[in-house]
Amino acid sequence: MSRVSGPWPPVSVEPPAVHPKAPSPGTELGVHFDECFGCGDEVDAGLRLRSIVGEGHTVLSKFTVTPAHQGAPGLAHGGLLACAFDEALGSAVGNLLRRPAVTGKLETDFRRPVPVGSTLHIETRLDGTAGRKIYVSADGHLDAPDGPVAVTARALFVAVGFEHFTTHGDSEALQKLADAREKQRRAQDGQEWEINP
Ligand SMILES: CCCCCCCC/C=C\CCCCCCCC(=O)SCCNC(=O)CCNC(=O)[C@H](O)C(C)(C)COP(=O)(O)OP(=O)(O)OC[C@H]1O[C@@H](n2cnc3c(N)ncnc32)[C@H](O)[C@@H]1OP(=O)(O)O
Repeated sequence: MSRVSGPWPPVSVEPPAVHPKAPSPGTELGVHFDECFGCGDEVDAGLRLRSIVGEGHTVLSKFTVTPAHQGAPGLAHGGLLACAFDEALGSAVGNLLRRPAVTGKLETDFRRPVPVGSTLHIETRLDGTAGRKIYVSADGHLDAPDGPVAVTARALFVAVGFEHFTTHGDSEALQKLADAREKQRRAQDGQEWEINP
């Protein structure tokens, strides 16, 4: 079987419509949900991926492999590496396009082993959109932003309505999350208190 996948994106696309309020290059992107396995602080064995916005519609993410992430002794599990890419790619879609979307397809190429203790530097690009389909790809460099490429990924995210999460997920927890975000947004805007709550 050939290592080379088909053309990317696989269909003709429009340039990504980056949201006018998307965070600017250099902005640190916070945890989107404390209990998220990819970025949350409340998941003991989670990946705790951290991201900042890069230049030219990119997101730069970092993830350090711990013993909790092993497959073979001393080496990262491939499925966990795929998870790190899902998070990094999803963060680029969510933060730059500000459109709710879910992963439809995720393809990973594992090119070099990733040892425990190493840090993967993931650079994600928005490649384009076709209707609800959002194409993104990423390279994961070992131990430095310009280190050897250990893993690459390509994904299709599909834009969904917010009801995707309320219908299929935990709507009460979502409401709490939305309230906390709104409070944070108001605090950032200097309007901590509602006049008419
Ligand atoms: C207001 C926002 C503000 C944001 C602020 C920033 C906050 C931070 C943001 C974010 C950080 C997030 C980081 C998290 C990252 C992790 C993400 C995940 O892991 S998501 C969980 C795993 N994924 C699922 O659970 C999906 C399960 N699948 C589904 O629900 C459906 O299959 C879905 C929605 C993907 C599609 O279903 P349909 O019925 O809505 O639509 P149909 O018509 O089937 O597909 C639409 C188009 O996409 C193509 N498509 C769909 N799946 C495909 C596939 N696997 N391969 C190829 N094409 C596919 C179809 O062929 C169709 O294309 P044609 O429009 O006809 O050209």
